[in-house]
Amino acid sequence: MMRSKLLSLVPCATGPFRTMSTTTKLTTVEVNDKTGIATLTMNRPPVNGLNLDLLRDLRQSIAEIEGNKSRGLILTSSNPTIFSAGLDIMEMYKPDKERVRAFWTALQDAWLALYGSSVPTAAAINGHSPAGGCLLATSCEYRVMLPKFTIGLNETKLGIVAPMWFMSSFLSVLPRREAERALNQGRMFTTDEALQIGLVDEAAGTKEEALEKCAQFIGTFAKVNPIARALTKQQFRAAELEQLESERAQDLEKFLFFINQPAVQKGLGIYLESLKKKAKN
Ligand SMILES: CCCCC/C=C/C(=O)SCCNC(=O)CCNC(=O)[C@H](O)C(C)(C)COP(=O)(O)OP(=O)(O)OC[C@H]1O[C@@H](n2cnc3c(N)ncnc32)[C@H](O)[C@@H]1OP(=O)(O)O
Repeated sequence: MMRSKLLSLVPCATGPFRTMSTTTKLTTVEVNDKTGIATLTMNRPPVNGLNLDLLRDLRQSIAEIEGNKSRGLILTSSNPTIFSAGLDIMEMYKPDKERVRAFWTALQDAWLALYGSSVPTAAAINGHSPAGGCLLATSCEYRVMLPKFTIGLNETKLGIVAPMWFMSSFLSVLPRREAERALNQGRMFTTDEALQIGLVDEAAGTKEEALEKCAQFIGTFAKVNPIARALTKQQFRAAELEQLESERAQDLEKFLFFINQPAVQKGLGIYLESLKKKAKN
């Protein structure tokens, strides 16, 4: 994919920084050359639905951030009310055989890249963050969320089941008892509830403040040896990463089998219809 590179002067909370910016259609990477922190922005209207292209783009951008020696990665959205609506249901509803395989593989790749990223990661959750959106946020090491939005793994409410590695990300943030109950209920948490339970680390009034708080979190590693930090993170996350790495093929087949069940297709169709009806009203 062609990428345009540009250098620009952008205003920032603490002064004008020269920022290296890389843009694709669906994500933007901006590296603040004073802090060395990269902001990775999802930009797929209308709701940042995670389709094949956005997932591939995300993975490519994460690799680029690791490659350009950024000091950290902040994940956010260009949409003022939606961080990500989760997986694009259109990829799973009446799917094309080849594309749906590529889609799930791209999701596995994106998760492995983000959860296993060697750089410190934080999510500035500037909008609703259901299901796959929550997966991305909980794959990061720190979360700052704006008020009056919701976050959670609501899969059971759609009649689908979150795979084990979705649960792993959730479990890396919440105690098992809380995680199990929330997943079984398909519970979406408000910002206040998420803060109370520890699903997010901080609340912020504006996106700028959220980005600043994420940058402050990443700044806490400034005096830590980066190799020791990266290896420590890797060891903490190794079991979950290795589990998916070693079971990728089975995970894909399991997904395909499940998604192709008539009852699951029917449920997704009804859910999509309800979303569309709601959007019209
Ligand atoms: C078997 C394996 C399981 C794998 C695990 C699955 C993980 C997932 O991520 S499944 C997806 C779960 N996501 C959701 O349940 C979120 C659904 N969306 C919403 O709740 C809302 O759209 C919102 C809160 C994210 C935003 O609300 P709002 O700003 O009011 O926007 P609209 O609801 O009007 O939506 C605009 C437009 O976008 C379509 N849309 C929304 N979400 C999705 C989606 N996840 N996939 C595909 N399309 C989506 C919605 O239908 C509207 O479309 P149009 O009517 O064509 O404008």
